[in-house]
Amino acid sequence: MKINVFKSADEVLSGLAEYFVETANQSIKGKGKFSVALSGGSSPKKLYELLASDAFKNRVDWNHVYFFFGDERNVPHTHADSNYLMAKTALFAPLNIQESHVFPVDTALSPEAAAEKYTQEILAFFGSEDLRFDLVLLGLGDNSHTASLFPYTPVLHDKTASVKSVFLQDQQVFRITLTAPLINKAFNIAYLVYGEGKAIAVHHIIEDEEDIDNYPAQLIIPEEGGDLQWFLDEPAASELSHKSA
Ligand SMILES: O=C1O[C@H](COP(=O)(O)O)[C@@H](O)[C@H](O)[C@H]1O
Repeated sequence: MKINVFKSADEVLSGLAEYFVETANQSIKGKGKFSVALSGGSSPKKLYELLASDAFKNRVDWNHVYFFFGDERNVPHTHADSNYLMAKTALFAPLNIQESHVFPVDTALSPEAAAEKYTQEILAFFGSEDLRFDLVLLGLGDNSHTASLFPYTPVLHDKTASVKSVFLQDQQVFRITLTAPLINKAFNIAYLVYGEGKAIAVHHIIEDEEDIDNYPAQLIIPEEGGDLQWFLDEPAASELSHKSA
């Protein structure tokens, strides 16, 4: 695991954009394509805008990039909470990404059916290749969730590399998420976390004893040969006793 700490949120975003470009170009050079599972929520929007900006847009051959989602809210693709809509607005539309390279979760179905369909789509995409995304981008909630792996939900104990629906009792909503075993197969996993509000969660995940039900992001441990990197700003790293690992 590598922990990259930057002075400001802008510097974290640039650091992760550089890492994205490097990882994408390595994959494209090696096997002609790059598969990435995007994170949702509020933090990554600025990253996607940066990747689509003049500073970065010509540094990757986007014709070889395939986009998936690490998690999705159970809402239509036109809904303000949709992770797909956020990525479409910030990244796919500005870069003119071809529709066949974007794999949204089919939220028109029931959450269970959407999760099963997404599992099948991912399996079909990888075919006979290893079921390993080249990059999974993750965020961290202040309650220590990542993707939609929320505290005390049954999906935390799912051992299959697949996609599952999750019911959040407190919000009375469903979400759809990659399971931890599927995320952990990725060649590269990168967390983007900035802001003081995340500092305690960052400390729990990186430095506390294992307590998966309370701190689900502790489940993210790449399989052999995988790389895990954290991209933090100083406020998010402020509760860490060791700033690098
Ligand atoms: O709900 C979600 O939360 C996490 C963190 O999101 P943020 O809004 O605090 O940046 C995110 O990683 C996940 O994909 C998202 O659906």
